[in-house]
Amino acid sequence: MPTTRATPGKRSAVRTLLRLWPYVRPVRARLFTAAFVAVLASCTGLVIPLVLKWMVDGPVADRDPAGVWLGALFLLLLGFGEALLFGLRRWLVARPLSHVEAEMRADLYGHLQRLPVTFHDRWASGQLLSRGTTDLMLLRMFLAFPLTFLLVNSVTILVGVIIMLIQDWTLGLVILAPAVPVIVSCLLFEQRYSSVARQAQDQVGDLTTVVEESVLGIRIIKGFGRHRSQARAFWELSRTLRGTELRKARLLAAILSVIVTLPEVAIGAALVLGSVQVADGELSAGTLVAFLSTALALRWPIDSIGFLLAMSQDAASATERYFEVMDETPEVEAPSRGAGNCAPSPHRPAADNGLQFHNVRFRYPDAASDSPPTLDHIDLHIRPGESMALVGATGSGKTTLTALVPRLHELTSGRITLDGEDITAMSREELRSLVAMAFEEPTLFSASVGENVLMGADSHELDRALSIAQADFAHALPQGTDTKIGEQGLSLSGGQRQRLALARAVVGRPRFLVLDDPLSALDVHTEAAVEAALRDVLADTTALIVAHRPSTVLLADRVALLSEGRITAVGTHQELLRTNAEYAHLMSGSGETEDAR
Ligand SMILES: Nc1ncnc2c1ncn2[C@@H]1O[C@H](COP(=O)(O)OP(=O)(O)OP(=O)(O)O)[C@@H](O)[C@H]1O
Repeated sequence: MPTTRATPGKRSAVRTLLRLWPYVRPVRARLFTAAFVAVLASCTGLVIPLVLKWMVDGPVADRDPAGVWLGALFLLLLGFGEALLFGLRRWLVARPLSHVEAEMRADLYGHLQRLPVTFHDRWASGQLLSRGTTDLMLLRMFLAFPLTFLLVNSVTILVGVIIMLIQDWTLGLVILAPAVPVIVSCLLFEQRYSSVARQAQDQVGDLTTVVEESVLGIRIIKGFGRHRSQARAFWELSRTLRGTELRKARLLAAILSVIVTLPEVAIGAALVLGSVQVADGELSAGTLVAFLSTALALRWPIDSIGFLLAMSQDAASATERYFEVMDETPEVEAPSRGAGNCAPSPHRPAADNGLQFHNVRFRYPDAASDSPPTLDHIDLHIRPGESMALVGATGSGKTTLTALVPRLHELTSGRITLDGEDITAMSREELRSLVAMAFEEPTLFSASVGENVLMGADSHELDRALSIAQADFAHALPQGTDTKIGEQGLSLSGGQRQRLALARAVVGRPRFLVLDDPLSALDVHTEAAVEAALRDVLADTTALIVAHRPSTVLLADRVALLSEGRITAVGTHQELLRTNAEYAHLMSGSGETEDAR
């Protein structure tokens, strides 16, 4: 399964994180207020050493108990105010940030729905899942904590340093001495950590893919006794991820050791120097107490910088991964016909000339550029009300051809028209209302049988559709058509799932029907019953039906033979049987296993 990897090269974390602004903009007032409140809280903490200085040089030196109590009361009030302000900050950010996360997740989901099938072919599902879950959680945590505290701690450190320089500039310079090595170490850390953070998030995506595949493919894994090899694959990935997380931890430990050790050494040096100055009478004991208390108050803001930078880098990688998906171009939507009216326009039967392929060529976007196109020179006309069977060896391009009609893929060149109207000129909604489809591999959702069949259509149509598809078994389920079916419809048999998917295709009485071998899992009797019922539907529907068996071919008025991506013959079943050796060979049954490519 392909995965999406970090694009090599340097990225600016700030520039990447700035892309979050459109989401943060609506809650900016609360965020700025929260940041201001946090700065206020932090600076309140810095007043404490000044009160201490006043106490030591004043009431303590003068042996004035009333002054000491007053100072203690001040300290209590300051501590209480600081705690209250930090609590207020938390309250201010909690609600708006969960809103930002929900908005981003909704946008990602909406965008994924609009991205073309080729995008989903290319991207591993785990990579998309991890972007929509863990990455967005990282972003919420970044906005709640590091974003504010990088600012708050910078202001606190600046104010604290100014206070210390004012107290005693020589001691202040001693404290400032480690600033240069700390800043250089932080820059180096940022560079190294950013690529490891990205690697770890990609590996989480890979791991999610393996878990998802293991759960969805549990029958195959158990049936083929592959649980050991699957567990090995999982273990390998999880070991790689563990290695990457350990590298992150090592980098963090290295920066923390620099960030914690150098300032501690500087505080120690200032303590020795300050004590000498107090002994020499050049400095008051209160000033030294205030100086050291301020330095100690700055310990947490400085120590936390390592974590905050690491979390910011994690968030920058998460933002980058999020926008990699959001920057993908969605399917091109035809301009809406009526201004502001997105309802499907009434179908125009004026031209009324069925489904036509005009010199269609198609190459998968991810196919090698020198490889021949999957489909070429396709000229096919299915008249109104006619049903055309599409026959061809495996790999000849039948599924690809049918997928072009509902625009699951975009043509490389040529045109497809429905009653004379180019499908690219229609809105997706209009196209979906005209064309219904059923595939050989039926996909059902974790919803009721009725919801799976109706998919938004009028509920009055349900019984008729179930009856055409010979899916009346649905009425005998425990809660009838309200019975919930498991994820992917796995609690139903293959044939039952196919019949529900067929019922879904015919439920809206579509004008155009595209069926990709939808009866393959049915026994001959059920198939005959479905075909008899389908014949009535097909009488006024223009249909393209991929068929492998003569019984399905007989449903159709005419047959088109697809050979190596080209239509090589069109005629009735009998005509082609007589005149075309390849067709006769395919219909004899022996050709079904042959690969045309
Ligand atoms: N997403 C894809 N990207 C690149 N090539 C693809 C993709 N899907 C299918 N193909 C290739 O296109 C060719 C036609 O495939 P297609 O599924 O349309 O054949 P088919 O006639 O429906 O086969 P079958 O009868 O086995 O279902 C094959 O060579 C296949 O490998």
